[in-house]
Parts: sequence; structure tokens; C-alpha cells
Amino acid sequence: MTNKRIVLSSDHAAIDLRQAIAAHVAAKGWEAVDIGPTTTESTHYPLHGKAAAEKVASGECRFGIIVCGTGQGIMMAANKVDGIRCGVCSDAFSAKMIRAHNDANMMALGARVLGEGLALDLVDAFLETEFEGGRHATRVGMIEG
Ligand SMILES: O=C(CO)[C@H](O)[C@H](O)[C@H](O)COP(=O)(O)O
Repeated sequence: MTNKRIVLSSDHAAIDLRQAIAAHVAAKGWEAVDIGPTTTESTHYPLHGKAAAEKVASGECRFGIIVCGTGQGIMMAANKVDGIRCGVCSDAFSAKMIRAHNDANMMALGARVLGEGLALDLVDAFLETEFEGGRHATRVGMIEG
């Protein structure tokens, strides 16, 4: 894989977890493109989900990992950007399957849902799983319309 960049963003609810994920993926050999925010001042998750999604959709980054309180709101915002397939994960099976069957290019996590250890395991499961293609490619194509 030539593009080893992962964009990370969050809202105020998830600064610490986002920064822990950035350090974790960098230690695994990825280039972490952390687009903030850097303070815990209250902000709006749609802005940060969209900004990260645009870096994936443009090809600048291979994957995106986005975090808010639950992961749900920032996932909804990211999925509004053409070409983005983002799922919220709280378990390792789903983190693998959104890659294997759905060719997800982004993952959303909930900082008010997950402990850091589990969140980092989910990140690893996502990044270490390849898309299986075949019948799943047909279905992913149907998502794109
Ligand atoms: O958008 C969310 C739900 O999907 C996130 O959990 C946000 O982080 C949350 O709504 C922020 O809430 P706050 O009371 O403004 O900190």
C-alpha cells in the first residue's frame, strides 16, 4: 500500500482518545495526519467529521479515524461526503467486517463508550483487515449508486 496516511479528527469529547490513536498508528508505521482540534473547548462534530472525510475522499489519506462522544454523530457527518464508507465500532468483529465486507475507508469510535485499550484494539482490527472483494464489491458498488 503506497498511501500510508491516516487522518484523525474528533470533537471536544474525544481529544485524549484521538491523540492516543494518533500515537498508536504512528508507532505502527502509519503517518498520522491529526487535524485536531487541540483544545477541549466545545465544538461541533459535523465540522470535524466532514474535514476528515474530505481528506479520504480526495485520496490524500488512505483511511480516516474519527471520534466523538459516541462516534455516531461524527460518523453521520462523514458519510455525507461522496465516496466515504464509515462505520461506528464498539467490538472487534465489526471493526474487521467493515473492512472485509464493506470496504470501509473510515471508522468512528465513541470516547464516552470505549476505554482506550479496547479502542486501540479496534483500530488494529480495522487497519489489519483487507477487503475481500467478490460479491462484496458488487454490494459496495450498490452503496455508491
Ligand atoms: O455527536 C455526538 C453523538 O453522536 C457526540 O457524542 C458528541 O460528542 C456529543 O453530542 C457532545 O456533547 P456535549 O454535551 O456538547 O459535550
